[in-house]
Amino acid sequence: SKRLGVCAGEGSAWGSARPLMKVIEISGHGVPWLLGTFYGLCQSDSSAAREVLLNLLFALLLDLVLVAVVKGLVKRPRPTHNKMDMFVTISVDKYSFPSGHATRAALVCRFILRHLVLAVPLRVLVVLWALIVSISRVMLGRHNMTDVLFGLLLGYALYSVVEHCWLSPLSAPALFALWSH
Ligand SMILES: CC(C)=CCC/C(C)=C/CC/C(C)=C/CC/C(C)=C/COP(=O)(O)O
Repeated sequence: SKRLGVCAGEGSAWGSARPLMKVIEISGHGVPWLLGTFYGLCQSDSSAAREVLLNLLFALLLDLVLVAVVKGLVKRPRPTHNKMDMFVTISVDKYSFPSGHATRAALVCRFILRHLVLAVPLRVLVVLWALIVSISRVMLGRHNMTDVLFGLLLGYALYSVVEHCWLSPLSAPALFALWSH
């Protein structure tokens, strides 16, 4: 993993690509996803869109809690070559197992592919985005390969849990009443 950390610092082999990697990092960060989903939920007029967005918000929050619990239990330190200059972190983010970005990328990727009607090129782009976010974690020096691989598996499995516990106006009427205008 250390050898793959080619964007870990400005002086690294691919140091000039670090700013781009950090943009990719923000595209998979929890804050834009949570706030964007919350904003969409508040703005949405259609009940079908509200149902999807409410479940996406639930999935993102569940993911945040699960990753925090596993990080807190495993307590694997981040690679020594990582520079801790990440945008908004919580206390357990000093630990690296599993990668929260990889977990979210796999979860959001499955969610989008299942619930958004997209043309094939866009579907391919969504999968590529998830892969690039995941690979960039190792390139930035934030994670070891195993953190990212486990994160992807966890996010993939978490989507199945979300699908199983799908919130609907029938299963969670009080929650939906909050968002009906
Ligand atoms: C509930 C709503 C609508 C908003 C809450 C917004 C908010 C401030 C959430 C906190 C999100 C947060 C700080 C997530 C941490 C993301 C992060 C840095 C993960 C670490 O990723 P990793 O790949 O390095 O493990």
